[in-house]
Amino acid sequence: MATRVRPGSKRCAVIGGSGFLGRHLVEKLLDRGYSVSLFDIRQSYELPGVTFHQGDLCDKQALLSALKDVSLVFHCASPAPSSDDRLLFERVNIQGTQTVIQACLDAGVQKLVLTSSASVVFEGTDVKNGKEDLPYAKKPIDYYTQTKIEQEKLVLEACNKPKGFLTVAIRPHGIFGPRDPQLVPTLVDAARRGKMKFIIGDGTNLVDFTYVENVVHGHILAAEHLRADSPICGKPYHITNDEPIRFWDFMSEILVGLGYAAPRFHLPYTLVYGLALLLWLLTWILHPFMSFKPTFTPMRVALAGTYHYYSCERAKEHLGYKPVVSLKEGIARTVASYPHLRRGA
Ligand SMILES: NC(=O)C1=CN([C@@H]2O[C@H](COP(=O)(O)OP(=O)(O)OC[C@H]3O[C@@H](n4cnc5c(N)ncnc54)[C@H](OP(=O)(O)O)[C@@H]3O)[C@@H](O)[C@H]2O)C=CC1
Ligand SMILES: CC(C)=CCC[C@@H](C)[C@H]1CC[C@H]2C3=C(CC[C@]12C)[C@@]1(C)CCC(=O)C[C@@H]1CC3
Repeated sequence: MATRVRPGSKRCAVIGGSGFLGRHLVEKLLDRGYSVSLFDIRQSYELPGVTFHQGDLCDKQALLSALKDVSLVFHCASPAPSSDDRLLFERVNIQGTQTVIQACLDAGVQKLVLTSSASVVFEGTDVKNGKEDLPYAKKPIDYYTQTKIEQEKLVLEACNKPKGFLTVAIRPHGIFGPRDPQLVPTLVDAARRGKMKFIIGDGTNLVDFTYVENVVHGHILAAEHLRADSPICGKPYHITNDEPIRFWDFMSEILVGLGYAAPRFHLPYTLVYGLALLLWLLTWILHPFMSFKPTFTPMRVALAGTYHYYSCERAKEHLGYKPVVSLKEGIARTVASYPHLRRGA
């Protein structure tokens, strides 16, 4: 039987703490007086107040040493969506999350905050002001999303007040900010290869992009509101910037900020989606002989050509959430943080 860690203890663990979101979360937790046990498959930095544990989250023994004396766990580890590796997603996001839950129960952890994704309800067609009561996608757009759905269900169903184990899921969308290895680098790489001249569709589709510090703020609010008498136990919460923007305006602001031209010419959505599907099929057929990663995957085209923005009213009401950094400021800070990706650098 696990010994319960003293409630209110300011020692927490961040699984996936070496990653983009994880590191921003760790830094904010330290600012707020927490000490952090960081668990990740790789180490990317060192900080006073952080104890690093290297391991795979599918390994319960390795997790248990990181969860010693910890009352609160943030789980924000996942393979990158671009890996498109079904077996890896299933192993880490599904079986690995079961292992995380079991390790938390064995170690006497009281609160588990999962980083889920608003994409768990996205099927490649428009979502406008989507609320948390939308059903999970029946046809998720990729393996990443499919396993994020299973992962969220596992964590929310594990919430057990009599056992003193409380869980909550944060669903961010389109996280961006300094040190993001995905959005800005992919965009700049495409621009440098002359692939960012075109707007997919009519360019009016609104989307959420969420500055990383707002996502961190949502996670910490959720952790601090997670008590047996609170309505948030076992529930998911959208966390966004609450400022939907046209997908192509956002991309253009980043590109122009870094010295590249904004996309100008329009291409029909269905044509580009069809071509992306064909290319995906070709790479799948040819993958035993050659490895090739297309920039315009069906998932990216669907995200670039449809509406997908979400209501964060529930987070405002239950968590007192309000974005702490505006979209304009978030874009300016992000652009300033990538001097090495500027045109000509
Ligand atoms: N970025 C976004 O726009 C969004 C992200 N999310 C979610 O937010 C979370 C964080 O994403 P983000 O910071 O962008 O991702 P990152 O890839 O930057 O961070 C994830 C971290 O988890 C590590 N990791 C992967 N597999 C394992 C494993 N088996 N055991 C231990 N650690 C592992 C990664 O290591 P390595 O790099 O070596 O794989 C990495 O350090 C994820 O759960 C993601 O699904 C949700 C919505 C939007
Ligand atoms: C069309 C094109 C080449 C755009 C370049 C930017 C893209 C790499 C990003 C635009 C929207 C982003 C996004 C994610 C990853 C990066 C983008 C596709 C996620 C899939 C990351 C993980 C999630 O949970 C959902 C995100 C939605 C938005």
